[in-house]
Order: sequence, then C-alpha cells, then structure tokens
Amino acid sequence: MDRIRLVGGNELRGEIVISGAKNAALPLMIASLLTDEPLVLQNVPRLADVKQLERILENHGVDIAVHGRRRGEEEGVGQRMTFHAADIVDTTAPYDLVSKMRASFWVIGPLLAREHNARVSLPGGCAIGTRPVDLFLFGLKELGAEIDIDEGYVVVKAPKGGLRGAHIVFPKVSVGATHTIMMAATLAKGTTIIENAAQEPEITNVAECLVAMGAKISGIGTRKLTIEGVDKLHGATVDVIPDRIETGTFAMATAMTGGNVLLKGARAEHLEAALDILGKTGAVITPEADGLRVYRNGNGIQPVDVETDPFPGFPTDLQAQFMALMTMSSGTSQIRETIFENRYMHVAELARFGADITVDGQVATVTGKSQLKGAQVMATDLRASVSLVIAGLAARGETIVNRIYHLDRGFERLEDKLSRCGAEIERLAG
Ligand SMILES: CC(=O)N[C@H]1[C@@H](OP(=O)(O)OP(=O)(O)OC[C@H]2O[C@@H](n3ccc(=O)[nH]c3=O)[C@H](O)[C@@H]2O)O[C@H](CO)[C@@H](O)[C@@H]1O
Ligand SMILES: C=C(OP(=O)(O)O)C(=O)O
Repeated sequence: MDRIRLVGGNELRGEIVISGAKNAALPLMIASLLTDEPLVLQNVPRLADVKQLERILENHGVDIAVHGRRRGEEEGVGQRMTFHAADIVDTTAPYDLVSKMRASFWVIGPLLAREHNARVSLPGGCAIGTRPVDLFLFGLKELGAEIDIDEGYVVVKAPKGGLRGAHIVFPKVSVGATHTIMMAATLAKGTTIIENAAQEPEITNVAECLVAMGAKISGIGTRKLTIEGVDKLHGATVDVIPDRIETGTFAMATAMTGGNVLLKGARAEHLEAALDILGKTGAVITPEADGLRVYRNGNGIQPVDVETDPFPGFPTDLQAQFMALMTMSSGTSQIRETIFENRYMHVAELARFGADITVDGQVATVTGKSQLKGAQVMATDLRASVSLVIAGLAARGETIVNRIYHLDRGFERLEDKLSRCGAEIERLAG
C-alpha cells in the first residue's frame, strides 16, 4: 500500500492549479444516463472515484471516451470526456461496484426516470457516519415509484407512463438526495417542486448541465427548485467547476506553513464562509484575475470557533483540515460537526503530532500548540487524510502518512502540486 513521506517546515510558495471538483464531476457523469445523446464534460479530475464511476456507468452501457489535449491547452488541465448512454443495457448497479463509493447510489434517479426501473445496491455506511438513504427513497416514492428492498438492493419501479411530478419537502438537507431527485424529475410527467433542497455549488453545476441538456429548472442555487418534466433530454458540453474543497485545503495549508500561494482557478463565491473564517484566523485571501492569493498576515494563527453546516455554511469536507490549522493557533477553539456523526477520526491521528484535542459529542475542543512534531499516521477517510498531510507540512521533522488510497479518491496530483510549491513530499510505493 502506498504511503506519503514528507518533511515539514518549508513555506509554500508558488501557484497551484485547482482541479475540477470531484463532487460535481461524479453527479455530472451520472447525468449522462438521462439521454441517448453524448454528454461532454470538460475539466474532469483524474481521481480514483472518477475511475470507479466510469466502471459503474460502463456496466449500464455507457460508452466513455477521454479526449486528447487541444492546441493552446496547458499540460495537466482536467480531462475532456464524452459519456454516451445510447442504450442502457443493464439497470442493475451491483454491490461490488456501488459499495466502494457512495455517490454511485445516485444512478438510481436517472435509471428510474429513463428506463422506469432500477436495482441498485444499498451503499452502506462508511467511516464518517451511517449515511442512510431514507431521503432518497422518500423523494422517489413521492415521484410515484414503487420501492422494495431485496437482498441488500433497492428495487424501484416507476408507475405506468413513468414518474410523476410532485411537491417534495425534504425534512433534512441532503446533497445526494437533491441531485438524485432533481435528475429524476427532469423526465417526470408534470412539475416537481423540491423544498429544502441542497444549494451547494455542485448542485448548481449539475442543474445548469441539465438545463443545457434541455431540462426546465428554475430556482437554481436556492432552497426551492422547480422542475418541469420534459419527454427527452439531449447532449451538451459542460465544464466541471473548480474544487472548492481542494481550494480550502491548500488555503489552510498555506496558512499553516506560511508562504504565499496563488490558487489558480479558485472561485471565492464557492467558499465564502470558509474564507471568512480563514481571514479571522490570520490568513489574507485576495482575489486576483486568475484565482485567489493566500498568505499569512504575520500575526500568528488566531483561534476561531466553527460549526459545519450545509452550503452556504462552513463545509464539513473542510472540518478536518481546519482542525489541523487550529492545532497551531495561539489559543483554544471549538469545532462543532453537525453533518456527520462520526467525522472525528482524524483527532486520534492529529494527536500523534502532539496536538491537544478533546471531543465531547459533536464538539471538538482544540488547544493550540506553537509547534507540531512529525509522526507516523494513518489516513482514515478522504478529508481526514489530507488534514494529516497538511499537519505534516507544518510539523518539525518527518511524517509518514499510511493508507493514502483515500487521498487518491479526491485529490489530484497532491504531492506534485505541493512539491512544486516547495514542500518536501514524496509517494513511497508498495
Ligand atoms: C460525492 C459528494 O458530493 N459527497 C458529499 C455529499 O455527500 P452526501 O450527499 O452523501 O451527503 P448528504 O448531504 O446526503 O448528507 C448530509 C446528512 O444527511 C444524512 N442523510 C442523507 C441522506 C439520507 O437519505 N438520509 C440522511 O439522513 C447524512 O447521513 C448526513 O448526516 O455531501 C456531504 C455534505 O456536504 C459531503 O460531505 C460529501 O463530500
Ligand atoms: C465524504 C466525501 O465523499 P463521499 O460522499 O463520496 O464519501 C468527501 O468528498 O469528503
């Protein structure tokens, strides 16, 4: 199993090109199931999760092509890919494919809408929480689907004539359920209203893609989406938005190590809450023509309290990285995780660097230390893993991060991007 070795202490200086967002690319790829025409996606990141979803889509009959570099295009830019679901040959998403990645469950919406049936393995829980699918089932039922759970599979059938528009009020905000019901509703008969919808930038990216494919959606970017069903969607060409979690992660890494980094392509409007909090900790973040520049204001890292919330709040996917930053603050801060019940697995690993963190229910109390020390640590989930990498960058001495396959799910060329900015970091194979 690959590991990362890094030696902390170097400031980060230079430019980092922000990749396409994993959490937008995955549902955009799934949207290709809604039409028999090709969907072209630009700026798709090279990630393990993208590869895994390619396998799942291919099993449904989607032809996938990766296109070459175009004239004038810089090396290393995101992939241009075509997804063509001319004929859906199989509406089953099997356990061995779905269990590896939660977002693959979302194929249930488009398959049901277009083929009027689907059989999709339950995704199960994962390290950060139990992550049930009750909101998906509630939404699909409201659209008229018949639902059965059979041998670990969710078996769904549309009523005669296909799904019917409905007024759906989600009792809780869910990114995945919003993506899934929004996609399904594009091909339903009549109008669907989704209230308490997630309004993450990735939802907007997908909604705009669906509109480019011929869907009729209003209220995009708000808590209330209105979708007027159409008979058919067509092909389109759509850009994957830059990854706001990668942006926030590198901004926090720069705040921890010192230095000055331009995050190329980063969009401030996608992470205002996080940038606001980062500013309070002592980071200076200034918009430039081609991205966001980050450096420290010279007064040390200030402790700041944070609560994770659905967008536009502070993202749970930056909570572990923010905790790493707070371990170096000049005082005590409190972090409240409100989205996932078990997203504190990095606490024990951060303690190996000498961090002082206690957890009581949803709340972690972090007492800052002036200096972390390098350590052997174990990655437990995607964002926890990167919090260990950035802690290692700021720590004195050598750090080894084990089980980095989690990192490859969601961070493209992490070692390369960081080493180009002066970090001493390498991947150890085997
Ligand atoms: C691929 C992707 O985009 N993943 C993101 C997505 O995950 P995901 O879409 O899985 O997260 P949700 O927004 O659905 O989850 C939010 C909360 O709702 C709960 N819930 C969800 C569905 C359901 O049917 N019942 C239920 O109780 C979850 O357990 C969790 O406590 O949004 C999360 C919250 O921003 C991010 O951390 C993930 O990175
Ligand atoms: C939790 C995450 O991903 P997923 O929903 O795919 O598990 C994440 O991206 O941090």
